[in-house]
Amino acid sequence: MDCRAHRQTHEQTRIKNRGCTPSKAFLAAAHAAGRARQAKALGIHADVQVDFPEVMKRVRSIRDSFNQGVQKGLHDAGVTVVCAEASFTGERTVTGGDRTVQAPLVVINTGTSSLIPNIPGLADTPYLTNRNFFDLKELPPRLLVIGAGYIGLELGQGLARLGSDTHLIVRGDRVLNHEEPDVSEVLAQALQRDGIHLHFHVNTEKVMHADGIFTLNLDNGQELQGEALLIVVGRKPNTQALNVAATGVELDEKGFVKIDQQFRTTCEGVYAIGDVADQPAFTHVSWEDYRRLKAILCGENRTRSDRVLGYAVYTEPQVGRVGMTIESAQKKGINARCVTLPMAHIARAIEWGHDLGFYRMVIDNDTDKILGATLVGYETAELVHVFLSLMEAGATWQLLEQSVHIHPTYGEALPSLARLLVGDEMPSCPNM
Ligand SMILES: Cc1cc2nc3c(=O)[nH]c(=O)nc-3n(C[C@H](O)[C@H](O)[C@H](O)COP(=O)(O)OP(=O)(O)OC[C@H]3O[C@@H](n4cnc5c(N)ncnc54)[C@H](O)[C@@H]3O)c2cc1C
Ligand SMILES: NC(=O)c1ccc[n+]([C@@H]2O[C@H](COP(=O)([O-])OP(=O)(O)OC[C@H]3O[C@@H](n4cnc5c(N)ncnc54)[C@H](O)[C@@H]3O)[C@@H](O)[C@H]2O)c1
Repeated sequence: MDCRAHRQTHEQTRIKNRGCTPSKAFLAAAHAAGRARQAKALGIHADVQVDFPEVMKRVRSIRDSFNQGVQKGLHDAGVTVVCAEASFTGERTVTGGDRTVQAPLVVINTGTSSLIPNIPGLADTPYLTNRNFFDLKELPPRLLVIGAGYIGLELGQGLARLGSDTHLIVRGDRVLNHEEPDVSEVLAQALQRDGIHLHFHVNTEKVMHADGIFTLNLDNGQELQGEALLIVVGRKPNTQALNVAATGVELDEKGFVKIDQQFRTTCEGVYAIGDVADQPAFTHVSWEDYRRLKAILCGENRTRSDRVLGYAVYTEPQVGRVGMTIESAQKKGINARCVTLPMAHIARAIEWGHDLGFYRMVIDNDTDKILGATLVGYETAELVHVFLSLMEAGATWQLLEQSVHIHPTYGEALPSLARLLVGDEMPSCPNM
């Protein structure tokens, strides 16, 4: 039996997806509104009317149709789905609701949930997380967001583009602090263009909620108010309810399930995959963990590390990332260097009026192999796959340098980026 699919669908029959699918359907509407407004730079003046209930109805209907598709697939495959919170009650023995199952093979794949900061007053308020965000029926006129990582930026920019007056509370000195500093700078500029207020170097000291209004007291003396408060300060593993000690599974100091290179936990026959095992927290990683574990269990010699992983942030502009940054490569002692091509040197970007962003590639000077890429710009979540495939194939940067890409495209800028390594000048548009 496919244990992973069994568990995941059991939850989905009871609750809804709260991550990629609804957020990306939601952002489709938000970015349509944002692009329509930004078209004024092209001489197009659109009067944008947002029907928020209709936007969210569509989001929920896409989410429901995805859920139904998964449920049908499991039903057709003869999988029994148990809708209950599961916990271990013995070695490789799981109890959920009124069912107890003992199996030679158990896969833990329980993901993460929102981390809730310990801010006085917060716990008693109807704040939003990704759990209830997609159930919103009305557009909050004012939105307060605590946390400026992946979720804060995507959902914060999304609601701002749909019309909420949005404040982003940033603890440190930059948004998206897991990325390179110039990525953060571009994103901050983009968010400000959308009218988002960024508050850097601040902490929230107190939260109050009265008459439908949240009031935040910041440690710089400022007070902010809004009809909605979104808490997005990171994730914690869903291991509290699991009682993994009953099966001899160890957790790390943050509560994630400890695994080895083959997804084995500390209990024989029990494996863990996805976010709960502290794998990079992305859906494609969780799915690939599952495929990989299946291959390992069928006797293939695979590990959880022998793969190139990419990801994207679906703000506008997007961030498409794969492999190492120059900093991470140098920290590993690799003789690495990087080249960067700003948007202003890309003909397609000028034609389309996209001025924010850059393309960057990191290479190994000793082997000429491509080590990583950071692409910030229009739909770079798509374009970054060029690097992903080159890296998966173990290609050198010269292969990209010699490639002839179609003019005028964003893709055409990738060989131009590689040609910076042979001393070519920055392309001066429009003659790339
Ligand atoms: C708002 C948001 C947007 C995101 N956008 C993207 C994106 O665009 N692209 C991307 O790649 N990733 C995205 N992610 C991350 C992605 O959703 C996760 O990395 C991915 O879902 C992890 O998959 P998983 O299988 O490990 O766990 P999950 O998808 O979290 O599934 C775990 C399931 O186990 C259930 N569960 C937990 N405990 C128990 C228990 N004791 N018994 C039974 N069931 C239990 C949970 O309820 C849940 O249904 C996003 C996340 C969020 C929150
Ligand atoms: N496009 C995607 O693939 C996508 C989208 C959303 C989420 N995700 C996944 O979900 C994970 C979780 O996302 P996230 O945004 O919750 O976490 P995150 O770690 O990306 O961001 C959390 C941010 O909150 C800040 N923070 C922490 N405590 C704070 C506090 N008390 N006050 C103010 N700020 C505080 C952190 O410094 C950080 O910048 C991501 O790591 C990512 O892997 C992926």
